[in-house]
Amino acid sequence: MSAPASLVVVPPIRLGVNIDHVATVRNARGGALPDPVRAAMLAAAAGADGITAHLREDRRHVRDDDMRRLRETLTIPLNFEMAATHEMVAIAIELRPHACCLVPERREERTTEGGLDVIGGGIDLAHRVEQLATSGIRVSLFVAPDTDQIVRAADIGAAVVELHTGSWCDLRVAGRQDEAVAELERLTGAAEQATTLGLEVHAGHGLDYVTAEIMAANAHVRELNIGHFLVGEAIFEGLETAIRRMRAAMARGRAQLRAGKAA
Ligand SMILES: CC(=O)[C@@H](O)[C@H](O)COP(=O)(O)O
Ligand SMILES: NCC(=O)COP(=O)(O)O
Repeated sequence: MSAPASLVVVPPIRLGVNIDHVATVRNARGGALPDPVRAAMLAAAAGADGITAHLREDRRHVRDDDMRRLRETLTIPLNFEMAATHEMVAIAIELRPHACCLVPERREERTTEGGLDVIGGGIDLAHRVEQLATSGIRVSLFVAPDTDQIVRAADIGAAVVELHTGSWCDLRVAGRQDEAVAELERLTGAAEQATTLGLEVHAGHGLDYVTAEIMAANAHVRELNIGHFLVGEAIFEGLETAIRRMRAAMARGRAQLRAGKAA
């Protein structure tokens, strides 16, 4: 017999707003506007719990000065997304953001493809995780919902895994429902496994209002990082409205948990 809704303890869920693609628009003309830092401040005022920014090796969108200004300006946590390279570790240790999320990166990719190969990263990756963690930075690894990769993430001392929701979102958009259901089951299992290993569970990539609500109905998921969709919606409704609508969607997901109605 399930507990009455009033007794179900549901942990809060945070929204990290990724401002990469404000910088994409800025860079389209080579000028200073729109300023991604202004977007981050607006996002914070609209209810974002944190800001995520991805300093890519090719600096195609977020640039070093953006990350510095974000660090100097934000009063909410900064999640510095980066490849696990010597260059980026050095920048992160100098800036000391609240958190780093290590992501796979290939110059020729249009966006992040797949999760970090934690197992293949070997001792070098383990050493970089340790360097960041001993600098007081919370380390997250951006991984596919893969059991062995998640075990290895815990083994090398990551505090967080961020589950790559991109495949699931792409399958839904493509109308490949059966495969999407199977991928959601993988994500659900991975979230539970990661929790049992003592990892905090985040999720991100490709999320929109509908898929964010579904992710928020998973009690193991404590943070969603969302960017591209929000920046797109901001073109039509404004960033503040888009963020408020996203938070409402996440709240609906958590409400389903409380009511014992989550899938
Ligand atoms: C890791 C991830 O899914 C995103 O946070 C990442 O920033 C995507 O890269 P782009 O923002 O360059 O598309
Ligand atoms: N780590 C995921 C993220 O920060 C945003 O991804 P997206 O919403 O821009 O696809």
